[in-house]
Amino acid sequence: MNILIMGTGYVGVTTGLVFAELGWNVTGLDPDPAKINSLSQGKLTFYEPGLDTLLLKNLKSGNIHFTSDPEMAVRESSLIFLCVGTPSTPDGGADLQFIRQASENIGRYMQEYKLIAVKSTVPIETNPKLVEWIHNAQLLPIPFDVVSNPEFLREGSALQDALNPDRIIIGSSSDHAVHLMKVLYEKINAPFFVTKPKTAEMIKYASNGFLATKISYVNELSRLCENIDVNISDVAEGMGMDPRIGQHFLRAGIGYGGSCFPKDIHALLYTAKQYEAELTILEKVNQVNQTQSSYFLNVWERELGTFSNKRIAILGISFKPDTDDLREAPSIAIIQQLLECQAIVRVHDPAAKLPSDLLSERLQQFDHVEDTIERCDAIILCSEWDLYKKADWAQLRALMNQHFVFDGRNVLDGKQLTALGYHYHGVGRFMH
Ligand SMILES: NC(=O)c1ccc[n+]([C@@H]2O[C@H](COP(=O)([O-])OP(=O)(O)OC[C@H]3O[C@@H](n4cnc5c(N)ncnc54)[C@H](O)[C@@H]3O)[C@@H](O)[C@H]2O)c1
Ligand SMILES: O=c1ccn([C@@H]2O[C@H](COP(=O)(O)OP(=O)(O)O[C@H]3O[C@H](CO)[C@@H](O)[C@H](O)[C@H]3O)[C@@H](O)[C@H]2O)c(=O)[nH]1
Repeated sequence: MNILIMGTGYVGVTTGLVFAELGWNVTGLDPDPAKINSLSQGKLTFYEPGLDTLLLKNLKSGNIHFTSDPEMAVRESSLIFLCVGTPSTPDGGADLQFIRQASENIGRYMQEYKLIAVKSTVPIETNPKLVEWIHNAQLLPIPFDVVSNPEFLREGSALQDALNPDRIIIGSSSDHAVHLMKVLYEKINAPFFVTKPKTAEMIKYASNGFLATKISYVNELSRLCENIDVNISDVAEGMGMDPRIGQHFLRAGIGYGGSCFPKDIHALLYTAKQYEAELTILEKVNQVNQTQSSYFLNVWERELGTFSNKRIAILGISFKPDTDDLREAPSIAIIQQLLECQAIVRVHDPAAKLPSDLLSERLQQFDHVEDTIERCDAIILCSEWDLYKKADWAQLRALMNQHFVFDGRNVLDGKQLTALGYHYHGVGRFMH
């Protein structure tokens, strides 16, 4: 089977490389010529650990290639993965324009049976829409199947997640399509869950909604912990020892970001409205997340006195470590609030770059931590890159003006920093 991956972003490139690595013949298609040129030359267009080596290896072996030509790409493939973006519309729904364009290209150019697997996160009942779009674009009534095959990888560990998924969800009522999907995933050791397409679509949103709920739950608790002098990290650790609760996704911080949780929670709330059901818990999850970073920024400002004309270093701007993705990163809201408070903001990140139009005399990005924190009054840690956890905090101290460390991810060793003479304060976690 020749596999076509439509959309060479985070999901498309990872999926394509995993199948190339498993020995399949893979083509990556994207309308963006810059992406195709770069990928064809073995250069990733985003930062993701491990993928660069795999890209070079599979280009060399000929297991993967990239193109902008949908006609050839569709004709030469038998299995097509849709990995195009599904961004938010202004009213919070999911914008299906890229899904529609990709479907119409499939319909227009197909000359024999195709199996189309939807990896993009799409709202309930998108599957029949796709069938209709493909059907309407066809010149001849050639058979095809559309299966829902939602993706659960995380940025920063995309490759490991895609190679070792917890489950493979297949939404389809066609035995033939399910069989083909099982053949394709044969070498991946994960349980299959075969269900209706709309159930598969719902599983994806329900999973992200639940993970976001865990985060907002501890984040809201962290506000109470702040007032009662209890350390939220200890609370989460103790809670997580109960396997019914589990230790994952209980890390309090400045809120969840990224290209998925905020967008998908909005899309699920939008769907609920469409189908006249209320998801009040999820509404609150969203509300807590939208206020979490400003809540703690206000706490930290009271501690510092004022942000006005203070030099503040932001360490880590990506929405999480090991990625350069800035989509919905809490750091951006924090930087904006700091600038509104007339602070001088100095930023560092090992991979992510602030867009140049945001930079100004009051907002600068530096390549080294030492330059970033020079004569600063406070450090705010926004994403927990290893570099910051392993930094020589004793040496860094000498470079600062005042020694406030506000740990937005509760990952630094507060006791050690306090012993070094820093004034440490995390999220619902502080040292006396
Ligand atoms: N990023 C993640 O960690 C992740 C994980 C699981 C699921 N998802 C979902 O997967 C989908 C893709 O996410 P992403 O982060 O990879 O997006 P992305 O924005 O990084 O990449 C999408 C790509 O699709 C391309 N594209 C647009 N129209 C196209 C067309 N007609 N034909 C072919 N390519 C086209 C774009 O040029 C872009 O390169 C989204 O629905 C997202 O919600 C993302
Ligand atoms: O205990 C935690 C765990 C995560 N986060 C934050 O939550 C956000 C999302 O993190 P993570 O889930 O690790 O990364 P994503 O790449 O956004 O992955 C999520 O979104 C993807 C796209 O839908 C799904 O495929 C994944 O399963 C799902 O974990 C980040 O800002 C994290 O800092 C916390 O604040 N506390």
